[in-house]
Amino acid sequence: MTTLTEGPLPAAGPDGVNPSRARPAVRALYARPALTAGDLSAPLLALPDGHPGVGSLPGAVALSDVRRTATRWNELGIRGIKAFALGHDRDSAGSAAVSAGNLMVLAVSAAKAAAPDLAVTTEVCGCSWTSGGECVLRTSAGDIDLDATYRLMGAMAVQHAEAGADVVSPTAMLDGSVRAVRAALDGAGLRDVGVNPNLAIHTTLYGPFKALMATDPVVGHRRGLQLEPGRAERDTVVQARRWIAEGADSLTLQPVMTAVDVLVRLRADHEAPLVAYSTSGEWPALRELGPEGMTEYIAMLRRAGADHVLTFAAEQVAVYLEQTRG
Ligand SMILES: NCc1[nH]cc(CCC(=O)O)c1CC(=O)O
Ligand SMILES: [Zn+2]
Repeated sequence: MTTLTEGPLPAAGPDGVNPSRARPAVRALYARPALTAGDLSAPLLALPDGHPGVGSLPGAVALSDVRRTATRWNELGIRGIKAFALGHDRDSAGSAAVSAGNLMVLAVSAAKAAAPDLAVTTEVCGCSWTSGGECVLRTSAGDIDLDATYRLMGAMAVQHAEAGADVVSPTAMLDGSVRAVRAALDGAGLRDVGVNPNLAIHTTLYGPFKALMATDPVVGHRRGLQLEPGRAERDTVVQARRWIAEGADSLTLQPVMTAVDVLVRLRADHEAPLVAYSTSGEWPALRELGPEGMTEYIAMLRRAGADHVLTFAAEQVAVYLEQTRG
């Protein structure tokens, strides 16, 4: 008796049958939509009106354009934005981060007013607001001032949530910061606001963001507060466990173009919603690929395990998906 493994391979059918037996109805039966606009969020980099950086990245918009931008994204089916604001009135304590009516608060309220259904996540970090461009606050001796940093992050989270943010995203990778932010939100009665900390790997792929938002530290670098790329596939999993233990509801991995292996490891280790952030330095490469190539890349991130993708390509991909919907 011949079995399939012993004998000659069965001949291909007349139309080269196999990729799932080629009948259109059957292909459609098993196909999964690789990507929809609802899988996407867009970064919103809020700048003061008249700032020369407006338009230098998709989503780098003047405050007076936030409403229009949020409306357009919402109409395209994009589900969320992550809001960052260009810092102003910087000082050593990062005080303007919690000043009434700062650029972040104005941007969040404008986005929410224009598109209440768009989920707004905000960056909670000191680097836009400290004179040294550091994510954390320091004592006069130069050590990280943990209590002051936790207090600042907690106060920022509450202020963003009161302006309408649905989720806040502590970015400094400082142990204890997620717990501090969760406690501050709960203390203010904001229990339904989520905490989505970053898992940030040290990379050159933050370059355009740092240049535009002036978040590069004036002295030194950010290495101690970001994961070392050479160990990222292990350290990210360890850090993710800590964030979840501290009360994180979901996680963001950044960047992803050079960390897809990490994304796969994280997915295998955690059930928490996982956002893949294709950061600013990925954008020039994606722009080269064009809308179809960008869409393939973003679809790959979903297959690799991301529940949601935050990307500067969100608008172009959403437009492409709308145009090619079959
Ligand atoms: N903590 C600040 C921050 N928040 C987001 C990014 C990068 C985002 C991007 O490149 O799109 C950075 C990088 C940094 O300043 O180190
Ligand atoms: Zn920062």
